[in-house]
Amino acid sequence: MATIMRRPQNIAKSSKQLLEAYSLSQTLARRPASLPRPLYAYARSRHYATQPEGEQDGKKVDKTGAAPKGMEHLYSQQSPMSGGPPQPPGQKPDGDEPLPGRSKLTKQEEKALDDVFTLVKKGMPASMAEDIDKALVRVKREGMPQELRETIKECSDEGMSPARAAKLWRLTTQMARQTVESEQKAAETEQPKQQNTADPGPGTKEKGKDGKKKKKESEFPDVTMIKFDLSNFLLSGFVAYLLYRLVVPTENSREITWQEFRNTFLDKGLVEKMVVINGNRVRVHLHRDSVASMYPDSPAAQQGFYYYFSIGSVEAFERRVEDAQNLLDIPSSERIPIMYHEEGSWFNTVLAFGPTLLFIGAIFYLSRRAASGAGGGGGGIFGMGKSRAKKFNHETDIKVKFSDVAGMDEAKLEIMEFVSFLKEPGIYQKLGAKIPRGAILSGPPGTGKTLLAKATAGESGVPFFSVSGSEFVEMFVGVGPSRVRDLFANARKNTPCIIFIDEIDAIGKARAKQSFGGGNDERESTLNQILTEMDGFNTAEQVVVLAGTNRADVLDKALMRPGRFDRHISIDPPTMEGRKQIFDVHLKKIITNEDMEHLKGRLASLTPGFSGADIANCVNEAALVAARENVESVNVTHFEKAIERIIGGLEKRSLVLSPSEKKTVAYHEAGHAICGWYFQYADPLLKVSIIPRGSGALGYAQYLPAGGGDMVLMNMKQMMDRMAMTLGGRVSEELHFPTVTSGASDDFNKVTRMATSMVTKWGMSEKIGYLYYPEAGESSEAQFSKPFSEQTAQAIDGEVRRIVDEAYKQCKQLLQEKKDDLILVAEELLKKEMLTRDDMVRLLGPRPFADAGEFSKYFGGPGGRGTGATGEAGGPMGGAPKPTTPGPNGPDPGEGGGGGATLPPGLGGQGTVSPTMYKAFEEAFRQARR
Ligand SMILES: Nc1ncnc2c1ncn2[C@@H]1O[C@H](COP(=O)(O)OP(=O)(O)OP(=O)(O)O)[C@@H](O)[C@H]1O
Repeated sequence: MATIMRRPQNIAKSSKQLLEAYSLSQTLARRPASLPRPLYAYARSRHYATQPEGEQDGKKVDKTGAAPKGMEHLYSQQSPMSGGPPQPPGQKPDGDEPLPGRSKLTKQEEKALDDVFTLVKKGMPASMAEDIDKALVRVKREGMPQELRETIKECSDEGMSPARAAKLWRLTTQMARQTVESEQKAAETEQPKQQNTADPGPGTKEKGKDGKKKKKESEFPDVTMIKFDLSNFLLSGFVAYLLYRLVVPTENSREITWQEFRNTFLDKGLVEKMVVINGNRVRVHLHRDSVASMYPDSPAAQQGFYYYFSIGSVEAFERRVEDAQNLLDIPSSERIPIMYHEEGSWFNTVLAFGPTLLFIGAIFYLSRRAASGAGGGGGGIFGMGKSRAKKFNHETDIKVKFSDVAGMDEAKLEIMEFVSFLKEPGIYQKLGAKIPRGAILSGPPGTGKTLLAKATAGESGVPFFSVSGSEFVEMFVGVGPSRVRDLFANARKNTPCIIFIDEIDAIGKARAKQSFGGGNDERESTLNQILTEMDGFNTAEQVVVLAGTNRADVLDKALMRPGRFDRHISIDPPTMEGRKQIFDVHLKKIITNEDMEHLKGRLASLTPGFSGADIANCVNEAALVAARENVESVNVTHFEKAIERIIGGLEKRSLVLSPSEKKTVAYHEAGHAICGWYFQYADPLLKVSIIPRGSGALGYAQYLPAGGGDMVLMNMKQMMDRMAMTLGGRVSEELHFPTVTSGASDDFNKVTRMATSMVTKWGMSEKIGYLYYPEAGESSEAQFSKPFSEQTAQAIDGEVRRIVDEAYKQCKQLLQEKKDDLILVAEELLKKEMLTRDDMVRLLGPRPFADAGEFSKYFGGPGGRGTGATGEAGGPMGGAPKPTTPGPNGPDPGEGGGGGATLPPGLGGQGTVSPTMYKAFEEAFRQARR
């Protein structure tokens, strides 16, 4: 089809074929015969007419062979379009003179013609419309054919009818075809001339080549090129069909009786032939010209219209026709031919189903396009089962190296082994070692699991297939397993290679013991397929499967067994040193004149709990802040603003507090700050502000983690100090205002959770002893029933209350002692809206306890470095002092420490990694952000 469409006779032809095939070949237009009809046919049609011979409609019929009046052109040797002797192609009359037989257009005619051509162009593809335009220009230049002129005139005089519309359509498309054909011929005749004039001398190979090329081009001149595009084709087909239905809204056949047939047509000699269809219907073919002259308004005069009548049996019908013709005295040589035809109604069926077929075709085509556009494995609906994994080529796409991954040395070491498996498998194989099949990288979000996998691919220099677990799951059953098969099949073709399945928990969750309603069947069969595929590797196939997840604890045991994901690599949030290294990697990308060593240390101190992704974001945010200020390089203040923004959210200066609210917030914050300053194990203040931030926090404070860094354990003293500090806000309100506000609810939440954990998990209550009671949701047993008796519940309540009361007493005692200091700090805060550690040192003198750990290096000494320096932190009111560290299983130590999540105690700690620890970290950071 494409070839046909590209063929020279191009558009006009295709437009004709297309349009006529779908519509106009069947139109009702009274189409003049393109070949002269044998004159006797005309004469014969009169011969049996009921009117006297030689007379029709009262007029004499010219028997000499001349055509009846008004139909002369039907019998001329010329095309109905030509209107005169044919013009040799390419030969035009001089100037703007019309061709012989044509006349120049009047202004009115030109306008009418424009309208007609515009109508015809509607719905046509652009390329076809162009040729219609050319035809229009040509008509304007060479004059209008007589037939077109008459039709236009008829339309304007008598109005548009379907037959006239069809005729206009036919004439215009025919003209377009002629225009294109003559242009093509002209181009062909031009070509030899050019070739002749070209210098054929020796050494002109180039020219010869050129000539050849040109000739080739001329065989398919531009104008005749149709860009065959399925969407164009479908569209034009659809438009043509609609036009057809529009133009031919009525029937194209009608049932009549034998009597009607006989009286109206047979007796008058109008019948050309009869076709017996399927032995039970007869289609009557009439001499249309004669019918048109006799019954101008009859639909039978229109092309494609037929009368039918039904017959009982063919024999009876033949007998009847025989009798009728005998009666009419028709000589046997001129008897009406009868043909027999077996016909399925395929055409009508196709026509009836046309729109549906087109619609389905369009959907199919669009779905194919959508699928290939989405980069899917091609094949539309049928490509569903193809894997969506993206393949990266190590030479071009993966530039990440291990040096870009900072602060996870153990994980790197572990995974580097995979690189050497892929690079030099021989070393291992010759000792009989099996190459591990895969590794699970687990850890909190943003800790660099994907980055590490990419670095592995970058270092090993092998293809890397990256896919997300959720991409296996579709709404269609069976797609998941088939994508897994396809992925592994692709991988096997590209060995050695690495497959990385991110977020594998989307498909790798532990299979349920019994599934209700089968909702998880698809996921489970996908998982089963992965298990099978991983078993299916033979050890010589160097395909390594890495998988990333935040929830290693929920993965199916079968995934983790040796022989599948052999290695389990935990990636923890970075420690102080790790954060320094990550800052080092990311700081290289921006311009800063700060002392790098000091900057890294300071930023790492300010960002406990930050993951690699947070650090990358922080550095980028700092660069954005600097760019907003239009400065040449990023300095420490920009970084601190970025950290504030990440932890506390945007400052909400638009939220204006009333003076009394502002005072309450200031005293509340000052309460926390004084506690942090004077309790040895609480977190000293870094920065406090009473500018509302983020969602609902009316103040914001940041504290340095008291433990001096990445604390893994917390003792009881630290906990009591923290709880007392967390209550500092409310106690301060009680001491300085006649009433208290709702701003401390989050503080109470933290304190209660921490005290509860002390009692139920950490064995810090003598009354309850060394027991561990899981929280609801922590284990399936604790989900629906409490794991302790009513009596124990009461005892727990009593102990929690006692601990909180103790913390309250401790806090109240301090704040009463330091009442003056508190007022000093609160008033200063009210005045300046923001206080830093330097302000605290100025107002209260140096903190009575030395800063632990590395912090003193970056913030130590009165005044510390830099002014605005350090952090900020949790605001009161809206949500109390910002969190700090969460306890292992949830309770977080209260206290200030905004950004600073210190590490939880308990947990059997030792800094080892465990899923619970992740949760604690996660929780700490989540809260810090809240
Ligand atoms: N150790 C690191 N060193 C350098 N950059 C890091 C590190 N960890 C994370 N990043 C930065 O954080 C971005 C996100 O990390 P990545 O996508 O690897 O996290 P992830 O652990 O896979 O997260 P998720 O579990 O949400 O998929 C990286 O593109 C990188 O810029």
